Amino acid sequence: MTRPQVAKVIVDVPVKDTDRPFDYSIPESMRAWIEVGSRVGVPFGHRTVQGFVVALQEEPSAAGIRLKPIQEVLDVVPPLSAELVKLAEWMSRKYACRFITALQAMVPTALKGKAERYISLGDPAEAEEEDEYSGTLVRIETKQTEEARTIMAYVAQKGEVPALQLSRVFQDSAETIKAMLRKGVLQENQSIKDKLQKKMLKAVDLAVDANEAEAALETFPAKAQRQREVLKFILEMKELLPLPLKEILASLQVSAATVKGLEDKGLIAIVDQEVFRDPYRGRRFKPSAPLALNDEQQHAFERIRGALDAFAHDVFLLHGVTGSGKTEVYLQTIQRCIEQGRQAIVLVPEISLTPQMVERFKGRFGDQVAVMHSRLSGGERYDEWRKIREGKVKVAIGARSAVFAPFEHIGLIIMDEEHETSYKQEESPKYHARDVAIRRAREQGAAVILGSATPSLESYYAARSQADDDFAPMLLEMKLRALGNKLPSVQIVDMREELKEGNRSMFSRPLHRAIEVRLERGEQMVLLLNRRGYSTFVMCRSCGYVAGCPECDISLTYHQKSNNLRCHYCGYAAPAPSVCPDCGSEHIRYFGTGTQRVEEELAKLFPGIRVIRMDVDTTTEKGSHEKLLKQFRDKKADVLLGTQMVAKGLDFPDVTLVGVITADSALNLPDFRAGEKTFQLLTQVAGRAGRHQLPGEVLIQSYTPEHYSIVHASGHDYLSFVRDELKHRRNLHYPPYCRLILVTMTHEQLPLLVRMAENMVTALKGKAGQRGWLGSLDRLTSDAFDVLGPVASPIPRIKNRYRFQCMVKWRGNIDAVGLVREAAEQLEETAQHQKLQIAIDVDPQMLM
Ligand SMILES: Nc1ncnc2c1ncn2[C@@H]1O[C@H](COP(=O)(O)OP(=O)(O)OP(=O)(O)O)[C@@H](O)[C@H]1O
Ligand SMILES: [Zn+2]
Ligand SMILES: [Zn+2]
Repeated sequence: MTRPQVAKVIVDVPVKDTDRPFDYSIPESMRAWIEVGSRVGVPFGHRTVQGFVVALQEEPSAAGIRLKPIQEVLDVVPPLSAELVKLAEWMSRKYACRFITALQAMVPTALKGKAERYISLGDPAEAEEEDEYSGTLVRIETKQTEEARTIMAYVAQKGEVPALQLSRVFQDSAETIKAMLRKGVLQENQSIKDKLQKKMLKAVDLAVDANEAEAALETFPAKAQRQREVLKFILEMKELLPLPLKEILASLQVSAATVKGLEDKGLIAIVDQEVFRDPYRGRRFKPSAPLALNDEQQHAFERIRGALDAFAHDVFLLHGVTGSGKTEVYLQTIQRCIEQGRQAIVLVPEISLTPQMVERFKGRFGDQVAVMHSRLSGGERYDEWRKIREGKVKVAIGARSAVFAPFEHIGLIIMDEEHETSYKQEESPKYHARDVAIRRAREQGAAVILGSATPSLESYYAARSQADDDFAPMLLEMKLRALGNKLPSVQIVDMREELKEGNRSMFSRPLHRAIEVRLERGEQMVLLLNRRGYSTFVMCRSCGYVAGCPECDISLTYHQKSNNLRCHYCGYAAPAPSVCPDCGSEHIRYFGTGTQRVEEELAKLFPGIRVIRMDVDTTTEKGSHEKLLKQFRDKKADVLLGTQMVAKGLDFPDVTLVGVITADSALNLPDFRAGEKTFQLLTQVAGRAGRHQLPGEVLIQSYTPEHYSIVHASGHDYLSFVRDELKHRRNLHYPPYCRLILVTMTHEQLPLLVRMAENMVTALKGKAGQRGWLGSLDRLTSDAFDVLGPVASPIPRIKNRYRFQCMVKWRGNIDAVGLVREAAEQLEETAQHQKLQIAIDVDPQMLM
């Protein structure tokens, strides 16, 4: 067999001219190891850089060319498959990003560094399993060849062999080693260092009981203020003890010596805490059997099963009201997919936010499920990824990037809560997991389910109009709740009236009363603070001074735990002032309705009320989210208070009241989706009430109760909302009536930036004109292209760089992305020495 001699490699060098494959020759000794998707080290200029093989060629393109040779192969088993490489290429075109950036996005972080990996003998139990495709005992056969026995003996004797060493020693046995790894006879591990060290972590616990520690707080000398702060913090977090030491150091920005000082005083103990590699190991999940489907579920299930059985690439939009039992439909279709010998990917908005979801899948499919959790350590994530690649699991659940799960026979991709904006990545590659899922499914002949109680307008419109060849999902509706109960009644409370009547509290009288009633009855409540658009900033009440970041045009956010001010964009931090830096007044304080303030207010109004607060501050630690939810489920609290994260996917039987503190805080953001997001959030949170036996009640407090988003959310009326919202979108030329490309340009010098931004717009219009695309969007013709701007971005300066943007609106069968990319590259060429940066965001979700 002749093996390819030339590899086309995409190198990891961040210069524009490198965004194309370079040819390298493959040394004889490496030929068996290199495949499309291999990661290699290649000479580039005067150094060695990393790259990915994206194609192989028998011989050099032209005779007589001397190619530089590949220097090393970095993995025994290529981290990417040919299918993923192709997908990355598609992404780079679709999202105008570099090919290498798209490739890197698919590889687990653990594989990116130079960390060495080791090979040891696989778990014998796993290695004996039957191969399900051929039905034979392939793994055992593999063991029986002479070659395999020699390799096993070698590995057994050494215990663990560096992967690359093994590949050098058994240079000619590439196929066998790769087969042995696939079959689990051998296994690849992260570095030994990772395995040994990651297991222990320093954590802090109280050494005395909490009362004693409280008492000690009083007696701290003035010079031990930092220690006092630390102890106070530990006491505040006592439910979560032991706390990782690192986290205390990071949140309070204190030194380890400070914490050590407390240990010397005998108040706390620094202990070694074990960290599990498999975060779910040892956890038992209640096994669940398939439920008998109701009519609506059955209908949806049958349609999807039909697609699976036909191996058809069909996309379904499963629009089911909150509590309609979408999850059960997912579970049973996955079951079908597994029976076919295929694999399934389940995407959820942010895995750490839905521990209940993980439980449902683990309960049904047990060890066949891999969880790709953003809070896992690099090593843990690598373990899960490897289980997928090696076919040890059949289902992968994870957030956005799980769409790249390295399965080879995908039958089904499910995207739950498909309307969530977190499916769009905000850094390059700025991809949307929905588009990538559909593309991948198409290539593999897999079905796709997009599920939501509040589908994004784009998806819903595409399903209704069936106008787009690439994206025309079939609509499946579930209008009733699975357990037969009604959607909760929703009441809107006009907060302006409350103010007129002299109620200045953040709780209206109806909400106040409703909380009282629940406390009397011993029922549970969820309170939502819509914090989008809010921040806790510091303002002087005497002169109006607002503390802002010196490098970004944005106000600083107050962090109570560390009593400092921080910039969300650049990380700048400063101590919170006690007097106004402008006028010297002492009336300077932090503003904004943070969850902490709601918590304080609750404690004041309802003495003895038990509140679990869930927000970014209380959920930084791994597993804390899960812990808090469990406490709530175990009835350790009356109220679950939180931001957006309490709105999604939770299913608690005894929640009978949902209160929204302020519904409209996000309506005024400069974002054409503000109405849609508000509607979705309110509908989702209202869906948390009365899901089981007890009826639910929802109170929404608002300063603009007549807004259609709020009115329709209160009526659970998705269709009316869509009708009104589509009218707006059509009038203002926004998606789904056109598509957007946001081009943001940044530079340190404002006048130069403005000139460049103007050049950009001129170039875009010129190019579009030449192609005959330029036309008003008003005419609802198929092809249209228009450019708005340039204007200063909503955040006009970040890290001392000014920001200008222009917005392309387009429609039809034209390569708008290619045109924008072309214009940007030309401008960058002329402006390279001037340090202009251009970011292209295709189908942007954030317009800031
Ligand atoms: N066929 C069924 N028979 C009995 N109970 C069911 C059935 N289907 C679903 N359920 C139950 O109904 C409840 C709601 O289902 P589920 O949480 O899946 O709804 P959902 O559509 O995902 O809602 P949301 O969008 O609010 O997350 C769950 O407690 C679930 O166990
Ligand atoms: Zn002042
Ligand atoms: Zn800043």
